[in-house]
Amino acid sequence: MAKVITVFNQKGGVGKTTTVVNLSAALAKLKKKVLVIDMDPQANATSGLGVEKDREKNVYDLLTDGESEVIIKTKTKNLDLIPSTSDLAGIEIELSQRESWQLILKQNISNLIEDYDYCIIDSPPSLGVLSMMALVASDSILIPVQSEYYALEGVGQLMDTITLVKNNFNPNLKIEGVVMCMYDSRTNLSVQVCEEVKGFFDDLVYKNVIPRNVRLAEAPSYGMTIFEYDKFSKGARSYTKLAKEFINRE
Ligand SMILES: Nc1ncnc2c1ncn2[C@@H]1O[C@H](COP(=O)(O)OP(=O)(O)OP(=O)(O)O)[C@@H](O)[C@H]1O
Ligand SMILES: [Mg+2]
Repeated sequence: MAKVITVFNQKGGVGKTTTVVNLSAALAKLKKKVLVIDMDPQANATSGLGVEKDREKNVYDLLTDGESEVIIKTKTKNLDLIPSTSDLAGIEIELSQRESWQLILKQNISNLIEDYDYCIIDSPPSLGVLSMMALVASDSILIPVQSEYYALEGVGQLMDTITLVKNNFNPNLKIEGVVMCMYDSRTNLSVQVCEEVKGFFDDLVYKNVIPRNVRLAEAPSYGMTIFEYDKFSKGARSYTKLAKEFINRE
């Protein structure tokens, strides 16, 4: 049975999707079987993995009808995807009418994830219905933090959400780890922000940080992971190191 991990931070643009795509690809390269679920109507993880969004069967059908034929293979061996669609944006109203909607994702993936080592969920930058379902379905949450001013803004709210999910639906939800993204070792700011984040999350913060690297920003526009786009880049190396640290922590 796969370990389910949601990559979450309700702040936008901090590196969630970049981490979902490239950490998953790095784990797949290390011979782990990985399923990515794209729970964001922006569908950036879907397109970043080279899959067109709005495919006929997608995460919307999984959530609304329990459709099980939703998994597709990506170009990367050992890495599969449940793609997203912009229709997902309207699902909140539809599902929130249902009883126990919080459990829908957990219930509908339980038979699909058996053969995987990890199921990694990308989430939208909000604390809505989609993120809630993802957290309820998860064993743990991986928090990317951007190495910028206000990095910890909203973390209080994030911790409150984790407590809410634990108290009501998922008592075993853990914080898997905190990853510093877009880190620039040449600036004092990145170093300071990292210290501040360690002050809050202590040794949950991964030792391996993800540097700001233009190749990581370019790869998604070609529908490629960093390993397809430029496997010798700093970005590729950093996600491989993070994947090894991630595996070793367990
Ligand atoms: N390490 C990095 N180096 C350079 N650019 C990066 C890096 N990580 C992410 N980016 C770029 O920063 C932007 C935001 O990253 P990303 O889409 O991963 O964030 P997000 O948290 O998923 O955003 P959203 O909240 O909108 O879903 C993207 O343009 C991405 O290519
Ligand atoms: Mg994203």
